[in-house]
Amino acid sequence: MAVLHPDAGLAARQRQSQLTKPAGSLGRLEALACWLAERSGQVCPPLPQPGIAVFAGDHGVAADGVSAFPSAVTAEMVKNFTRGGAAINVLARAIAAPLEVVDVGVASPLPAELPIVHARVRAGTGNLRTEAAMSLDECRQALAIGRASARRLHAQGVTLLIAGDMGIGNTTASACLVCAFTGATPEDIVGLGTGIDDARRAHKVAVVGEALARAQAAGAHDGESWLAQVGGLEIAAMAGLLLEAAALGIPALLDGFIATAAALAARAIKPAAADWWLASHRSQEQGHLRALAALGLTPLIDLELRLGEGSGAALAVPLIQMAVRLHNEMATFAEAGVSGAA
Ligand SMILES: O=C(O)c1ccc[n+]([C@@H]2O[C@H](COP(=O)([O-])O)[C@@H](O)[C@H]2O)c1
Ligand SMILES: Cc1cc2nc[nH]c2cc1C
Repeated sequence: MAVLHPDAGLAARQRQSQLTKPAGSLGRLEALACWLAERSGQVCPPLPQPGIAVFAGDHGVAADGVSAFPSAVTAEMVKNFTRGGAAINVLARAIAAPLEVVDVGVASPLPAELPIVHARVRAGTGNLRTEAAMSLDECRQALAIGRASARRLHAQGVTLLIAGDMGIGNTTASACLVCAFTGATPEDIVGLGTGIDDARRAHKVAVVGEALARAQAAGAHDGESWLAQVGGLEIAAMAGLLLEAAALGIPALLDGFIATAAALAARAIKPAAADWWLASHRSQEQGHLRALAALGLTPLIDLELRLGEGSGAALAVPLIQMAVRLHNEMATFAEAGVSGAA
């Protein structure tokens, strides 16, 4: 696990107090720059360079009618990612972020020549309502796939990692994980995902309740066993990316509800890793704020998104870069000859 640099954090806070603005007037951007200073070990941290891995996986529970869309959309969207037509492609181009797409567990066949990382552990999870989503060994494989993505992006010069997700049914798996790691009830956490109606949501609440009872009886007790019982292959890969970010000593930016569920699982596996994660946005998914609060995180923005793919995190990157540039490039009172507070 990479170490923090409290000395650089302290010096950054001192620098903030000397910049030509009333103390605190740049609000959370000030703390954000100091947070990055504490992690980079530099009072003026380098501009974060984002990189994105989108992990795709299918969910056996989708057969229970918990999503507004069929499982086939997962593979169809993977193809869309390779053609550059999805929201995350547009955003990745706009923030100049390398983007890799990883098949961790899509159910439908994908052509071998498709320019993605072919790392399918199995063709979709088991139905988490009635059986383990995956075995412990498959869960560990998926974690390792996410770690490998983090290392590949880091080797390309990336210093701010984003894990995106694509998986029809994955808000059901994520709701299970959030309940397991926070103690909240399914009624508190389950949301509308891709846009289900209230009747389907009531059914989804019941499915999550059944899954949690089954997993508990099956002995789920820690990060890996909960992930294996009620998680998803792409969610485990996202958790792996988050753990590797901390090991590499580079921050990771959480996207929405699925990324936050992955973060709760990753923290259960390695608590100190959570020091390296930031929340980007508040998703519309009902339980998201509660999941973030359990991690002690407050989102930077709320644009009423509910897309996934890493889209909310990508949108927050320019804000983070502005926080760093303000911190690094503003003049101090002494440099500018401006009088301090009376
Ligand atoms: O990131 C979020 O907060 C988010 C909220 C709702 C839906 N999604 C996306 O929608 C899909 C899951 O929705 P569902 O209804 O199939 O569970 C999956 O591909 C996610 O990326 C993502
Ligand atoms: C079209 C579509 C695109 C997505 N991107 C992430 N989740 C998604 C779900 C659907 C249905």
